[in-house]
Amino acid sequence: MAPLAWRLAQRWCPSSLQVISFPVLQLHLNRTAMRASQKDFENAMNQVKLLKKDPGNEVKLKLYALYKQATEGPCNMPKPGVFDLINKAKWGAWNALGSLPKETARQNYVDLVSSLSSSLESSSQVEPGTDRKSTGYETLMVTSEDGITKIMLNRPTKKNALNVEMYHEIMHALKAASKDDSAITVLTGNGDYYSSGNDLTNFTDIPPGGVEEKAKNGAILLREFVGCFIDFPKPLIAVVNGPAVGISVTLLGLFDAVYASDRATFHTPFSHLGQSPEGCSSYTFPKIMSPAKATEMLVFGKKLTAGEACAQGLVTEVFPDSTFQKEVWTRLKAFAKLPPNAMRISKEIIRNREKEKLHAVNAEECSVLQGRWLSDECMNAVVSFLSRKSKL
Ligand SMILES: CCCCCCCCCCC/C=C/C(=O)SCCNC(=O)CCNC(=O)[C@H](O)C(C)(C)COP(=O)(O)OP(=O)(O)OC[C@H]1O[C@@H](n2cnc3c(N)ncnc32)[C@H](O)[C@@H]1OP(=O)(O)O
Repeated sequence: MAPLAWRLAQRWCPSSLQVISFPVLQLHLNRTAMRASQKDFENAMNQVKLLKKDPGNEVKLKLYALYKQATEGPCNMPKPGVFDLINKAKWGAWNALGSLPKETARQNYVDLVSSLSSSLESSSQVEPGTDRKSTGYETLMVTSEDGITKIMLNRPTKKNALNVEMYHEIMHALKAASKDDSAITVLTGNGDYYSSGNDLTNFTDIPPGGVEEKAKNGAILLREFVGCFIDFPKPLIAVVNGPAVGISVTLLGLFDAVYASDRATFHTPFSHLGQSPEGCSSYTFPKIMSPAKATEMLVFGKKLTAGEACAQGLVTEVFPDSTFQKEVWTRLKAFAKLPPNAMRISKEIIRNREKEKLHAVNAEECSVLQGRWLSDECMNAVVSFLSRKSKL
């Protein structure tokens, strides 16, 4: 078993800064023993952890060397062996500082970090000890607080329809959430809708390769997108704040819990759109709610109320809209305090034996949809929506 400090270092420090992660941690652990004059030094080290961009190995070596010199004085370690390249580079950088006084090394470290912070973009939204907010997303708001990473669909004026950028951003946010410190991850919507499903304007931008190429790329994107939900390792919870349509409904079968406002509705109008089910719903829905009930939704496009979706097992619990946010977040905060590894392992044991099957279903659904997107039935439905002749 690795020493506790090292395991903590691996967990707390950005991987891009691994070269310097261990000394940074050591200083954290020794914090209480530091003199007030070291406050700037400590702040500088916190600042290093907030750098969004990797400053490069040369700078990381300089930081490492200055840190060692500032805290331990001149290098008196034996030179690492010729094949131990990383430690040899670190040793070389430290050794090159010769007899530089500790105070000067500390000052140089602070100056170097300060110059990096102004030249490299730093994640200024991350304030130590407070919530982390992730900007840089065009279509999402991602926050991390109280052990919960919240991914909020953020195109309220379009009823949170999923455009191509949003598919990519959700995948990115899920991958980040799977590796962050949070215990659980939540998907929700901003505004009055949870999501109106696939953005139908996704069908309009036809590449030089024509509609066939568009459909092929769409199927590849969809398969990868749904795959991220199948493989997500932590408890994944949907907070369905309003109506949900299409893919935002089908994916719910891959969530670990679904909490809904009584204002929410669940609608999968695939036949109306000349399309077919995705999100593994052709497999999960019949299992969750019986084949006949799944057929009503997925084939005949029956829209369910939140109460009906709960009775069918698709929704875990329904709350009055007036108290929805308060009640749900209170509950989620309590869940997020549970031991994260136990939750992760329990999810794994519930879900893992289905994973292979789900990936196979996903692949088949995407392949069928690829054909559907080229059909007249689908084209006509999309044209109809875009020309505003009909709404669902
Ligand atoms: C070859 C293709 C490659 C694609 C790339 C990959 C795709 C993967 C695809 C996965 C398969 C997914 C399938 C589905 O999700 S099917 C479901 C699709 N969704 C719909 O059909 C809903 C359509 N929208 C509506 O029926 C209504 O808008 C709605 C009932 C949701 C709300 O009606 P309301 O009257 O309250 O509000 P508005 O219609 O005025 O909407 C406000 C604005 O939002 C725009 N909007 C809403 N939903 C969508 C949407 N799904 N796509 C695009 N735009 C949407 C609406 O147009 C309004 O915009 P404007 O204010 O600019 O007019």
